Amino acid sequence: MFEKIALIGIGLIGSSLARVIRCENLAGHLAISTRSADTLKRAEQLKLGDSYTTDPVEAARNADLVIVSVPVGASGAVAEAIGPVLKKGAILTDVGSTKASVIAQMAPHVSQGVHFIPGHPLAGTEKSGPDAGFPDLFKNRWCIFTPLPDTEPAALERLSEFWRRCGANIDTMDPAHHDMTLAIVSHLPHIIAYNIVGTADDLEAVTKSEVIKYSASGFRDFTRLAASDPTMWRDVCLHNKDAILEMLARFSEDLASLQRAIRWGDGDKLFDLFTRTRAVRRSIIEAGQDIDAPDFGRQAVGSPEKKTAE
Ligand SMILES: NC(=O)C1=CN([C@@H]2O[C@H](COP(=O)(O)OP(=O)(O)OC[C@H]3O[C@@H](n4cnc5c(N)ncnc54)[C@H](O)[C@@H]3O)[C@@H](O)[C@H]2O)C=CC1
Ligand SMILES: O=C(O)C(=O)Cc1ccc(O)cc1
Repeated sequence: MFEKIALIGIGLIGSSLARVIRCENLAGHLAISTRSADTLKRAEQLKLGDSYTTDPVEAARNADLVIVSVPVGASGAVAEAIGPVLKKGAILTDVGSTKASVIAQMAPHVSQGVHFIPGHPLAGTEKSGPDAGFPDLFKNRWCIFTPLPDTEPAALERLSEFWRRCGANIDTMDPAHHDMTLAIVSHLPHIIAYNIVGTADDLEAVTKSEVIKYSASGFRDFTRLAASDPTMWRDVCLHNKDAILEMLARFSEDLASLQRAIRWGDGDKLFDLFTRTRAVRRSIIEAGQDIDAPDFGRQAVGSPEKKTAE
């Protein structure tokens, strides 16, 4: 599809792209660049690309497609470095979990004639680094683009076709809408997981061994999310601050209402909420959406039987 693709950043997402690009034969030449020499060496050992360099400028030079897959807080510095060497007609994209901040950081460094199309594949795991990637990561997952007002439709279609060949389904939206939506469905769940695991860890006397002992239960699902990359999630929190704070405020209000229902023994209120949320999960399964959790969809999701609180 592209004569030369440059991947800047070769962690979970970059290395998954490298693997699917190879499997699907999407590039004549795949140039890999990453900041750390050790990570680059590992990428070379894994034979993820055709050329390897710690200099992003060298990788991006003459590339037809450049994909930036670094923590969102580093995207501005990468764009500043490679901006001047990007060739006319090249597509520059990213995979960052936040979009308004990435656009603000990268757009000023993109010259006329280069197609900058911000993107975000809604696919990942709690793992990081070049060993963590796999070619099927994007299969049947969404890849959302947040095009700028002057994005050329032909360039957007070319990038969409690339992601379709990687297995993804495409959607486009406004960056602010993306950031608000992702704040509730992705960023908050991670923040809640970091918080609950941190709280449990603080209760040292009771937990240290118990966390492990009882981790086969629901708590284990939180520990998976809470094991996600600290640099990546620090950057997500700092770069989607407003939307996350808005969603946290709503969440806290609803939590206070739940707390009140428990305090006052309002069983009907608890039952109604839990019934509504169970239906949400059922509708996701019925829509045929795959979910990361290993046991997702395997449990029987039956109709709740209304019982009065005892
Ligand atoms: N991990 C996930 O589940 C998902 C992550 N994303 C986004 O993808 C991007 C990359 O995430 P992962 O691949 O998971 O991270 P990762 O930690 O596995 O890999 C990050 C890569 O960026 C490089 N890097 C780190 N700091 C850098 C800097 N200052 N300058 C240049 N390169 C630097 C690292 O050497 C590494 O190659 C992030 O923006 C993240 O928000 C998007 C979807 C899912
Ligand atoms: O590991 C999980 O459950 C995830 O939710 C992965 C993920 C993390 C960040 C994203 O921007 C998109 C997907």
